[in-house]
Amino acid sequence: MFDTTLRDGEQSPGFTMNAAQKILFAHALADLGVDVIEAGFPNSSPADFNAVQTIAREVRGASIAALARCHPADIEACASALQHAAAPRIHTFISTSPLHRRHKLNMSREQVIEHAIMGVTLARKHVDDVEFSAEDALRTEREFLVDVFSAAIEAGARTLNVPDTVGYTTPAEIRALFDYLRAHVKGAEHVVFSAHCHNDLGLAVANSLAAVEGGARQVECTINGIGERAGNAALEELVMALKVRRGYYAADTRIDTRRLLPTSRLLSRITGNQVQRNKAIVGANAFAHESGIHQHGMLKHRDTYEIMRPQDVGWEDSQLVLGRHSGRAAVADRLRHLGYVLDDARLDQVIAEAKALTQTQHVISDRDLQRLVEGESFGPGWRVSALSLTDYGQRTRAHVDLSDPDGRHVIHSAEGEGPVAALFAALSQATGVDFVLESYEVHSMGVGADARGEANLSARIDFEVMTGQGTSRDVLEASAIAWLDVANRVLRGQQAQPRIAVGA
Ligand SMILES: CC(=O)SCCNC(=O)CCNC(=O)[C@H](O)C(C)(C)COP(=O)(O)OP(=O)(O)OC[C@H]1O[C@@H](n2cnc3c(N)ncnc32)[C@H](O)[C@@H]1OP(=O)(O)O
Ligand SMILES: CC(C)C(=O)C(=O)O
Ligand SMILES: [Mg+2]
Repeated sequence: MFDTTLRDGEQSPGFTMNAAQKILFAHALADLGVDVIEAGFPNSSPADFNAVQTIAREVRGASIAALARCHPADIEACASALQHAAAPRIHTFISTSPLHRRHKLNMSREQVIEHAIMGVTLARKHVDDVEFSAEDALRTEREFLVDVFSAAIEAGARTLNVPDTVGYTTPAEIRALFDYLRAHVKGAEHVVFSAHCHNDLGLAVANSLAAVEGGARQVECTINGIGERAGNAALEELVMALKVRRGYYAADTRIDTRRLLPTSRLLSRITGNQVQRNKAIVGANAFAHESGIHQHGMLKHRDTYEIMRPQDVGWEDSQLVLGRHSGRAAVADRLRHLGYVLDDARLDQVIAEAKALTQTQHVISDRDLQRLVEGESFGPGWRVSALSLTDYGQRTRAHVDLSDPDGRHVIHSAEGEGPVAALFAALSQATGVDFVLESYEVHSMGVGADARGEANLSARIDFEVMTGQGTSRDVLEASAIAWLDVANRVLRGQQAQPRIAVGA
């Protein structure tokens, strides 16, 4: 597993990291058990040089690679930055496709080969472990690729990387290319072939796995699939595909899969980019089930709807979320866990009331169920009457005017770094409710001046994830409504609750 989160991932818009963040994440990658960490492109900036240098000095347990064009200054910068690495690798590349040769490099085939030989030879003067990449390999003439790779091996490359730079290939095509290269490149038996797939057509993981079938023994990938444009192959997906389908692929990794979720979360925190709910392995829904038929199956035997154990990738457990699509089996099971054994008629009634509740909230919590069974009413909760913000340079003060569940006015103000932090601090202090946000997103609904803002946030309280939603013309008011949506449910007495026990 060659991880390029800190190079291909970091070079894409919205994912830039400072040196301290890169170093922190490099340690996390080593703990995860990747074989190679591509730490950066030292000649691109002094900051990247320093980050690569510190990672090379500090991080052990993985080879540390740095990227260079087939250009002496780039290669010298790599050598210098990697000087203190226990296992340094210089990764040098040049484009080989006719498009790139003509329009980007303005080089003939012969000149590309000369540059490749120069780059690899110079890199080998500094380190033993040299990787050569043929950029845009999947749009390169096959016989020319054979010539370039054969020359790179002769010059001393140990790893030959075949990048699908623009995410253009298909699984069958890349597999056939790997078969062809391994059969025709001179010295192929002495090197490791590597795949580096981009996700422009959503095929990066499928193509990388097909390359493994074609004999690739290194895959280049990133945590959460970040990378240029639509990203690179996602490490967590590749690793789990190889593990779950171990009998099918003749390959495995030494990744500590239980660290996949924490590593993904660390990257989200560092870069400020959450993964989407339905992201494989690490998305919030990856092991969550709401629909009745699936919940019924899970309760009978978890393999009916899960192909891996959530604990194996770092989750605490699966989640059976009660909502509009849930059925009798899941509600009855949850009630049993809460200590209620209801006769059929009463169960039907509670299910009907729970479904009615989903017209105003997405998820039915244990506390909601308890209140339905015990016949308590759902009060109005806290409401926003007015809010305003005052900026003081870096800090903002939020003033909130709320009505409490008994209809009394509560006025409060608090400071924070920016309007959202100040607003949430004021709401927390006014209501006495505190929780850590897992995600917070604001979207525009509709277009133009009439558009309304919709805020969605989720908070984890003990093992329960609560989601809140608010809409308003004013996105901050929408955010306040969403925050109070969660707070009202917390205040209705939702506390730590047992996770659902699912079938064996
Ligand atoms: C597919 C990939 O992910 S490739 C890696 C992408 N990563 C980066 O680009 C890292 C950040 N880049 C940078 O900081 C800068 O682009 C630098 C320092 C690398 C180069 O900066 P500059 O010298 O200003 O060049 P600029 O970026 O404008 O153009 C790239 C030059 O490299 C040449 N080049 C591109 N790839 C290669 C290569 N593999 N080998 C040799 N030359 C190359 C181009 O032809 C162009 O040359 P020209 O200036 O003579 O026309
Ligand atoms: C530098 C190479 C390996 C690359 O990132 C690509 O071609 O996508
Ligand atoms: Mg790339």
